[in-house]
Formats: sequence, structure tokens, C-alpha cells
Amino acid sequence: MQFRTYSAPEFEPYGDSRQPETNELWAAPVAQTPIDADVALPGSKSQTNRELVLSALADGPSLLTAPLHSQDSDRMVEALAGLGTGVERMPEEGPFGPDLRITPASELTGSTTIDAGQAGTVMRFVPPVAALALGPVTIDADDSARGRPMHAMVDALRALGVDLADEGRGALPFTIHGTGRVAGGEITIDASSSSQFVSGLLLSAPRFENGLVLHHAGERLPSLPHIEMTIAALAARGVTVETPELGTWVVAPQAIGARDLAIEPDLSNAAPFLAAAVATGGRVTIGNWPAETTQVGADLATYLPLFGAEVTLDGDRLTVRGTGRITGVDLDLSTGGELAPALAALAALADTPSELTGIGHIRHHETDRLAALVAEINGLGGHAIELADGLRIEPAELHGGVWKSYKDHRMSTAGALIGLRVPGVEVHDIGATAKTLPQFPELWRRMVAAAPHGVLPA
Ligand SMILES: O=C(O)C1=C[C@@H](OP(=O)(O)O)[C@@H](O)[C@H](O)C1
Ligand SMILES: C=C(OP(=O)(O)O)C(=O)O
Repeated sequence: MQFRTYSAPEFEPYGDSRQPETNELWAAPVAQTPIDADVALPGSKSQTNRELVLSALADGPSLLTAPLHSQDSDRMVEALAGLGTGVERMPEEGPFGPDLRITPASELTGSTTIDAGQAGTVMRFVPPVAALALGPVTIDADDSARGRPMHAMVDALRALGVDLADEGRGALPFTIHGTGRVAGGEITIDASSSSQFVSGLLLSAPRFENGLVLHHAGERLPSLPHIEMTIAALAARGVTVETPELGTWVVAPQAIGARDLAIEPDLSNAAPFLAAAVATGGRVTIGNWPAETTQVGADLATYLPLFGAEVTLDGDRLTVRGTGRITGVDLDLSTGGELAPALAALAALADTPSELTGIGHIRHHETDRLAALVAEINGLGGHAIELADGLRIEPAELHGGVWKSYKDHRMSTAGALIGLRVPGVEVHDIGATAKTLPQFPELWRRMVAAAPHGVLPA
């Protein structure tokens, strides 16, 4: 049975996840008093998109409860549906959208074009799946995302015996001429620019005829927790990934088990909300915080105290309390580069200098995040400079002005965070948050409104 008829969801709880870049300026709400709020967050992008891929490759239907519904997850659903996967929106609906039942195709089929949008997880996780399909699959992305590194994936697929036409660019768009099978084998890649190359290959590897022996050889390997998340997601479906040494992963050919599971809230999207408590000397609590997780956002519980906050976990409720003072930090963020924009914004509000290092690779995220953060912090009167692999941010009196998003959801939310304390910040294209959190403007408005009493720290 084929399921090519998946159509874009009508359900949009707070906004349209497909909205284009807007030229509107969003007046960032200023916290008049310390924030005192409980915030509920939608599902993890990283977990949702891994489980969508694994469900499409599994040996039976899987039910995903509380998955993310956003641009990145919509692009993944559409990509997999385009390859013949069944995606059913269930009548059960949580606060952020319906559950999804995924039914694998009896045979993945090509003759389709996939739009990765801006989603790194779609452009790096889907090509190996497309290689398992029968027929040509063209993969493309937004103009702004076509420059994101893809060389490692192009070279890897060719080394695994896949016929891929890229007109010598090593970048999107390219066409994979799938034969319904991938030989697999032993390959070496350089995943210095993104851990997603490793994750993408591991997710499909059990379906390769000879499995996969993957070596990484390069100057660094960023975002290790995201690779651990991939290995944990495979393990929960009965697939063992052996790691005989650091930088080598071995997957034998085997079935991927079907699985019903609940997606955790997105702990990386928790960053600006929890940082808001620190910025305003207030309190923010996020519920449904997982007791155990591979999400790198869990490290916020370690990072935010370094800025002077108090963090407590009571059951599944994580609470951050600002103490009234924000101190600068020296932080190696190589494991959690996606937290850098929020933490850099907090550092710009601190009264001592900060260095965030180990994040050279975030120059290749939705935008060059190091350049963007320096430009926007300094545009508001801050003192930020780019380091070889990070940022140095010194204390400065900030003023209002336009904060550009560069079509980057985490740039938008970083601007909102600074705007809590600096009157007159206007975020250009707050709609960029639809990439992973279409509800951001509404959730942020409600959080700021929940600030009834108290006096802001000086
Ligand atoms: O596998 C994933 O889900 C991700 C891995 C990381 O990518 P990089 O290794 O490219 O930083 C992270 O920054 C991204 O937001 C999500
Ligand atoms: C880097 C990010 O996204 P992507 O999955 O597109 O790489 C991010 O969300 O911070």
C-alpha cells in the first residue's frame, strides 16, 4: 500500500508553520516586574524527527504521542510521505497538536522531490532513506539553507554504493537514483561541521545490506549528545550500535522495531524561557521535564547556575530562579551549540565578561550564528567579538533597536530575551520561530504577562 496523499496539516494552534519571512518588526515585550510563570512546551524537534525516520523504516506501525508540529517536523513528515510512508493524524490531540501513527511503506518509492526547508535534520537524515527507495529522489532546501554543508553526506552515500547526481557541487539540490537497496559497508567521513551526518547514516544503517562501519576523522566532533540520542533511539527499537572506539560506530543489518512512544518537550527551546527567569530575577517552571534524557537542553540545569541562577527539579517540574544578578560565564558549548544564542543573549545582560567556546561549527547553522550574534548584540550597544571557535561578550549598557533574525529561530528568541530587559528592542521576523516553535510569540506573551508582583533587579 502506498500513502502518497499526505496533505499539509490544517491544524495550526497559534499560527501557520509555513509562514514566510516577514518584514514586520515585533516589539519585544519588556518585563516590568520579575517573571513568575509556568510554561508548557511542545515536543522535541530532534526526537520527533528521529522517531519519524525510524518509524518509517520499522517493521510495523508506530504511534508518536505529543510529537512536534512545526516547519522542521512538517518537512520531515512530507519527505517520508513522499517516499510512500503512511502518516495518519490521530483524533487524540494534545495542547500542541495531534498524535501521529506512522505506517512504513512495504517498499519505499522515489520519483519525488523533497523540500528540506531549513531543517538540518531533514537534509541530513533523509538522503540515506531516499537511497533505500526505488526511483529518483531530488532533495532541495530553502535558498538560505542550500549553502549548509552536505559534502560529508554526498561522499558517504557514494562510498556506500549509492548513485547520486550533484553536478559536482557537494551541496543541495541533488538527486539520488535509488535502486531499493543500499550495499553499505565501511566508510570514513569528516563530521566536524555537523553531528547530523553521523546520526543520519546511523538511523538508516540497519537497513543497509551489509550494515555500516562508520569512522569519523576530523578536527572535532560537535554535538555528541545528539549522536547519543540517535543511538538511544535505535536501542529502544532493538538495534545495537557498537562503539569499539571513540569516533567509530558499527551497525549490523537488522530489523528496526516498531514502537509507540511519547515525545519529550523540547529542552533546547526551553533555553530562552528559563533564561528569562535569570534575566528578570524571577521564576520560570517547565513541566514534564524528563527524568532521564539525551537532550542537550538538560544541561541548562548546569549552565544557568553559572550565570547566578538557582535551579531545582521537583518531580517533573524544573524551576529556574534568578537571584537578581547575572554573572558572566566561561563555557565550552561544543556538546550543545544550539544553546549558544540564548546563552549569548544572557551573557550580553551580564555584569562580568563571558566566553562561549567550542562552537565554531555554528557558523553553519541556520545562519552564521557567531557573526549574527556579534552584529546584533553590538547593534544594541553591546561589546561582542568573534573568537576562532566562539564568542567573547563584555558588559555594556544596551539600548533599543532592530534585532535581525537572519531566518534563524534561535536568533529571534535571543532578541526576545534581551528585549525583556532592554526597552525598544524590535525583532525582525519573529515568524522565524515557526521552524521549531510556531507558538513562540504567544507562549512568550503569556509568560511575560504572568509577572504580577515584584521589582526588577537593578
Ligand atoms: O541531530 C540533531 O537533532 C541536531 C544536531 C545538532 O546539529 P549540529 O551537530 O550540526 O550542531 C543540533 O545543533 C541541531 O539543532 C539538531
Ligand atoms: C542548528 C539547528 O537546527 P538544524 O536541525 O536545522 O541543524 C537548531 O535548531 O539550532
